[in-house]
Amino acid sequence: MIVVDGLRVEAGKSVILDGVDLTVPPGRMLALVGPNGAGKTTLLRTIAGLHRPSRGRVLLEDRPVHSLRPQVLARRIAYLPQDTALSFPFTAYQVTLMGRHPHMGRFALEGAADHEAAEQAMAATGTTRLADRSMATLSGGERQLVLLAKALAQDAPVLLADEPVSALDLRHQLAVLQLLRACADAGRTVLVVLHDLNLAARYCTELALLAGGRVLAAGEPAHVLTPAHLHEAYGVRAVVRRDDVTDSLTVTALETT
Ligand SMILES: Nc1ncnc2c1ncn2[C@@H]1O[C@H](COP(=O)(O)OP(=O)(O)OP(=O)(O)O)[C@@H](O)[C@H]1O
Repeated sequence: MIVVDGLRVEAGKSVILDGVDLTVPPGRMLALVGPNGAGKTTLLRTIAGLHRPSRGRVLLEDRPVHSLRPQVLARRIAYLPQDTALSFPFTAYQVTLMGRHPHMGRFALEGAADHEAAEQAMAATGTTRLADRSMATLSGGERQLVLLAKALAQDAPVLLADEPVSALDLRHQLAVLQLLRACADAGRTVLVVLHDLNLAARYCTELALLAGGRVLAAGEPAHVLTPAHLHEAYGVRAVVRRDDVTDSLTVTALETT
């Protein structure tokens, strides 16, 4: 269970998040949506313990994340960052196996269970064929999938993913969201930043719409994705309909306002 309580995050003189409250129980998949610069990445990084709030707190099973030792935190929270452009001098398999480090002793080598977890994570993300390739030679989408494999191999009860489908083709977008949804259905807590509101409405149990560092609306897709909220958050005129085939909400943005 993740509880965000009265969170305020500042960087220099700027207030990036203010008064943010959010509760995500196990078994839920919540999408953080909102315009560029709304504070989605900052919120995810703060939940991951990477930013210190100036006010409020983030609780993980009733304990402030900032009070947890890094290795303990890494066993509880897997964080998949947005920026995958870094070139690692490692193979895809080595990077995936790094997801196991929080489970290993300080000077221990990876054991059979760690290799098995890494292999399973690569199979789940369809990256087994890339195992021996250097990360530096992979396409943006392939890198994104390998970093997801690393996060899955970490086998943490909380999974935070920042725009995990931004570089992916249609099939891989669905595959990754199905995989994240399966993680939630299996009891993990999943928070995912998505720009595609239609995918967010289809795969997530709830949404939180951020704008200007605050939560404008949170809850079921039907509560959050209203023309009025979309106008206020994005400055667009939009229509929201239910899709005949998927039975989920779809947003069509018509024009900027
Ligand atoms: N270290 C920093 N110093 C000053 N401003 C910052 C810092 N980090 C982030 N910001 C600002 O905070 C705001 C929120 O940034 P953040 O990356 O969280 O937004 P986002 O919602 O994830 O955006 P995007 O959809 O474009 O990825 C932005 O205006 C950004 O410029």
